[in-house]
Amino acid sequence: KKKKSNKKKKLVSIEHSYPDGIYPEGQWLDHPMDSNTYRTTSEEMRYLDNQNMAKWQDFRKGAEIHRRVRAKAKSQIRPGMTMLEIADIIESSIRTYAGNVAAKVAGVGFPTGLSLNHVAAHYTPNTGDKKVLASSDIMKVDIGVHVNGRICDSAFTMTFDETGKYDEILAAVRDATYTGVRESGIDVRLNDVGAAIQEVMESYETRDGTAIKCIRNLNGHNIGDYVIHGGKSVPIIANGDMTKMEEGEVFAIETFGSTGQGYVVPEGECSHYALNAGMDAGVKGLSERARALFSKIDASFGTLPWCRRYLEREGEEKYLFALNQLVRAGVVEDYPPIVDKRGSYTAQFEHTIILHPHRKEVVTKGDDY
Ligand SMILES: O=S(=O)(c1cccs1)N(Cc1ccc(F)cc1)Cc1ncn[nH]1
Ligand SMILES: [Mn+2]
Ligand SMILES: [Mn+2]
Ligand SMILES: [Mn+2]
Repeated sequence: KKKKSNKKKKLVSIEHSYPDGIYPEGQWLDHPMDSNTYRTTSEEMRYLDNQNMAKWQDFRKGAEIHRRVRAKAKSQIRPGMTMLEIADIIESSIRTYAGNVAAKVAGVGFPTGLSLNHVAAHYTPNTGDKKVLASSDIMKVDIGVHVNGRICDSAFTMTFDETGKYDEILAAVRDATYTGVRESGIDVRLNDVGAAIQEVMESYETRDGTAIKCIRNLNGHNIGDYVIHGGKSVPIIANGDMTKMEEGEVFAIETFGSTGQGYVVPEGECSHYALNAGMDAGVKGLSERARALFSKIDASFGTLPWCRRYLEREGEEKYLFALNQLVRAGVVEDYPPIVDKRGSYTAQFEHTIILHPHRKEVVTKGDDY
């Protein structure tokens, strides 16, 4: 009888599974605004879409990596692990599946979000962080994978509590995000997506009767090449923004539920940063150290978001003073952890969708969420 190999499956680049470079498509949905389905059946629109096939293959490759990495994360992450161990499990598997190429070519799309409890987003451990995951924690795992700057931004929420305390907020946020995905489409107004999300989220309450609120100052966003936030924000409440979603745009649809105020403020040590596009001139009057750090960041990441650990991985040391100069000059944007009130807890689900001319593709869709 063949000895059951209990060896963990060796990770290899996913190119081995797709030698022809054709990656699995996401979930296809019709655009909501096209009542007479003129888009869906249009030969011309499908032809148009084929012009960007290399770009869509990059997104689909990133999405397949994302699905495999989050499955591994769910199977390996346990209370008692340090946040640094958890981040390393996720990031080393992204890099391996992406083929261990330079950070700017393919791999980690932005810092691995591991925000806990009342912290809603933008927490990842810095070097020296001793924090340990507890069985009572509710953790937003927000994973970024990019291939040639095409960024897949998708997140889910992990809990370990077995009393069912978090069941309602998890159901509410999953339902709200799916609603946002369904309501999105070409010619849809951002306000209307927000209104639909808000209605669903606020129809839930926890088992002890606490209302579940949308975090009204958090949003989804469009995504550009190497740019995680393309300038359009998708609200999760009705906010009167009549801007429309447009053909060919890529959106991260994310919703956040909270038992707190439903409003977040920046708090604590920052880990997440990104170069602001077009700010090269801003470094002129700065110190030699700041200018050197700017060049290293630009060479390593371009405008992709990064965190202190990735900067250290690229060989930088004793950079903090120069980094703070770049932030003060507006050359580097800081994204500190954003928190609701102490004692509350928050949940998130997020998918990346592509507004093809003929149909909408939920490219990060998996059988998990
Ligand atoms: O909150 S955001 O800054 C934003 C939302 C709307 C307009 S800008 N942000 C973009 C971002 C910023 C820094 C990162 F390292 C990664 C992403 C949303 C987000 N964070 C995580 N996943 N998605
Ligand atoms: Mn995200
Ligand atoms: Mn996002
Ligand atoms: Mn700032």
